[in-house]
Amino acid sequence: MIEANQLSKTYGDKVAVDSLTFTVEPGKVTGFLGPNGAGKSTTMRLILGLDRPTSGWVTVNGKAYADHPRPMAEVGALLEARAMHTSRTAYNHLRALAATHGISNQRVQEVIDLVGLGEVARKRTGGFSLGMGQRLGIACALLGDPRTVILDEPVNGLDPEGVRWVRDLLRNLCSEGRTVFLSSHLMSEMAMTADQLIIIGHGRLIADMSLEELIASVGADRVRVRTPDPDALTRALAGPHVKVSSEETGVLEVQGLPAPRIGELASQHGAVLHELTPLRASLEEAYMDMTKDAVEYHAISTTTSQDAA
Ligand SMILES: Nc1ncnc2c1ncn2[C@@H]1O[C@H](COP(=O)(O)OP(=O)(O)OP(=O)(O)O)[C@@H](O)[C@H]1O
Repeated sequence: MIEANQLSKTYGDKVAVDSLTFTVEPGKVTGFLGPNGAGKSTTMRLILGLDRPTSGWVTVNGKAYADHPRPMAEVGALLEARAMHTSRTAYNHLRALAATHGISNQRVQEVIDLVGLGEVARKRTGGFSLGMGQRLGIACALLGDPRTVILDEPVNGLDPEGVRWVRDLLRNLCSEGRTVFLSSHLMSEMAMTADQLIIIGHGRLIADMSLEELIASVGADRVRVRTPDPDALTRALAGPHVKVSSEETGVLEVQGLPAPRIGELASQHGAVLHELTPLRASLEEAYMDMTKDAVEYHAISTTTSQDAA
C-alpha cells in the first residue's frame, strides 16, 4: 500500500508535485498517468526516498521508505534510465545487489528464472537489448520479494512480445496480493493493464478512478442508429432527456437511451433499423481531454528561456 498525503515538491519556483493525495491499494494494478513533465517520476522518487518532499508525506506499507529496516522486502522499483555496470554479467549484477541486502543466491536464481533471463544470465549486460535490460531491471526490483512494486514506464521501447510479458507479470504480482504501481504517459497501454488509474497533470491530481468508472464516464450512452426512416425514428425516440442529432443522411446519433431501448421503441413504432451501435469515446480521447491543459502548459513552458536555463 502506498499512501500520499498533500505531497508536494518544488524545485526553485518549479512546482513538480502539487498537493497530491492518493492511496495505491494492494491486489490491483494501479496506473499512474500524466503527460510528459506531469510529475510522475518525481512522485516515484519521493515514494522511494530518493528526494524529499517540500511538504506533505508519503508512506509505503505504513512507513516512510527510509524507516523500513529491510526496504527491498517492502518496495522494489524500476526507475527509468537505470544505472548498471555494463561489464558485469546479469547474474553478477544481481548477486552484488543481493549481497548488499542480505538476500540469498537462491533468490537470485529465482528472479532470473522469473524474468526469463536464464539463457543470458552469464553474459555481460553491455550487450543486452532494451528488452533484456528491462527484464534485468525488473529482476532487480523483485529481488527482495517486495510487497510493493513500483515501475516507471516499464514498457517503454519494448516490442509487443515484451509488452505482453510485462503485462502478464504485473497481473501475476497483483494476484499474489502485492501493490503494483506503474507509470505511463499512454492511456492505450494503461487501458490494457491497469485496474485503477491515478491521472495527474502539472503535478496535481486530475482523476483517481477505476478503469470501469472511466469507461462508464466516457459517454457510454451514445448510440449510432442507421435507418431508412430517420424522421419516424426521431419522433419515436423523443423524450425529455433524449438528444438526437444527425450529420449524415439516414444516420442518427442518440444520447440518453441505451441501445436495447432504442431497438424496442423502433420496433413499437414500426421504424426499420439497419444498424444499432453503442458508441464510446475512446479512453485515449477522454484522457487527452482531461490532461489537455497540462499538455498545453508544458508545451509553452518548455519554450521559455527560464525553463531552458
Ligand atoms: N531535479 C529537478 N530540478 C528541476 N526541475 C525538475 C527536476 N526534476 C523534475 N523537474 C521538473 O518537474 C516537472 C515534473 O517532472 P517529472 O520528471 O516528475 O515528470 P514526469 O511526469 O515523470 O514526466 P516524463 O513522462 O517526461 O518522465 C518537470 O517540469 C521537470 O522539468
